[in-house]
Amino acid sequence: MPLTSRPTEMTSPLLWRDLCVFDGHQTLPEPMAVVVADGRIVQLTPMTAFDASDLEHYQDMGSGGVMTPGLVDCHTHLVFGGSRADEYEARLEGVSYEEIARRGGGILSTVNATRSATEDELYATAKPRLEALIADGVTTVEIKSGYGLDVDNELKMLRVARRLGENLPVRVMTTLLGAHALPPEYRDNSDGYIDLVCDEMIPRAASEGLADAVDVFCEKIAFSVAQCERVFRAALAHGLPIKAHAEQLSNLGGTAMAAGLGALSADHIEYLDAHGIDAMRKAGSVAVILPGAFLTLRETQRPPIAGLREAGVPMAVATDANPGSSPMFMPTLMLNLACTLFQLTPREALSGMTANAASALGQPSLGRIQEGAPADLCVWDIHSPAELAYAVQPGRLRQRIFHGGLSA
Ligand SMILES: N=CN[C@@H](CCC(=O)O)C(=O)O
Ligand SMILES: [Zn+2]
Repeated sequence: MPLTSRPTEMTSPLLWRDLCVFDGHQTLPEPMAVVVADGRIVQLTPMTAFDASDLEHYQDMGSGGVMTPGLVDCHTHLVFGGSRADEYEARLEGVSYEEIARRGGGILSTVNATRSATEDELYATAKPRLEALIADGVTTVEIKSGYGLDVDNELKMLRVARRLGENLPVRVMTTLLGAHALPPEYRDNSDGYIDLVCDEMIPRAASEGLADAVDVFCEKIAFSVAQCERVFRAALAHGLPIKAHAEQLSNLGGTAMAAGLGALSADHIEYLDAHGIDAMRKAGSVAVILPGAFLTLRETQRPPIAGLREAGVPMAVATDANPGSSPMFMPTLMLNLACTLFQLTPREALSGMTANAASALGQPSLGRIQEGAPADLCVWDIHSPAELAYAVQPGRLRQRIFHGGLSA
């Protein structure tokens, strides 16, 4: 599928007819016409009420198929050096993810490879990963740092992420994840490393405009609730929204703390309890479900989907694309896994990769098909939106519209 680096220039409005439209929350009850102009959706009209002669001139983009918002992958670690295939093999032989981390492997092995890579090398290896997401319908992607773990290397990762967004037809939101793991230089001084994150990394990332949000890994093998709270307070003081990797491997209470500070999202949350769910509900935080990591780590504890649903906590679904716990670069596969492994409905899964994922990034105008919204759209060769989650089948993306222009 050819990709242009910039959306195709279009002067006349673009018209699609007879579409089944999933608007980010639900499938609209009747076939629709959609008109896009100047990068926005300007008309969303039932076919029964649509009259093309009202348009002075337009470009006919075809009819039939399913239109969804462009997919939003709200949790990735796409920029990294090296590979962790050896660790994958060790895990298959019975060594746990935590044990590998304690031995200095896992995230820290990617840190070594990322630190020794140049910006150009990181860009060159991340680009095909991002192109794979784009080819599967992604129009907005979040990319975290977290494999640099010192000021220069964390900022290097964020610069690579920004450059990807400048050169490829996709919106990139960047997240500083300095508090991802304890780097070897701070082995006996975890609080000292948190000082570095709060006093140097966050101020630099904020003043250089490199981060759109700040994330932490709140876990026994990473940082405590108190340490993560310090990071969040520093982020908020610099005007950056916050999100957390929390309750992935144990129930430490990081989600409730993050929600109490107004976190956009808490991610993973396999071990989330009723108190954490209630905190998310009160804060309006999004629960980001990451079935790729659950599958790859062969976890057994599932996120509390029924409790989240009952509480009305919005759920998002993302790839968590990374070299260790989720080497997966196919968003539509995650729709399937969210349903098959966690019993989300296909509608919930698709909302989770459109409207709710955009909310998890603090971008509520994205991931929705409504008049006035940015025209980031996908047209799929399928009969119903549920088919996107039902079948794991590349090649169904007929058209991908980024910022109002055809780019796939
Ligand atoms: N949980 C922590 N961080 C990443 C894993 C990163 C890695 O293993 O390299 C995640 O989202 O799964
Ligand atoms: Zn992650």
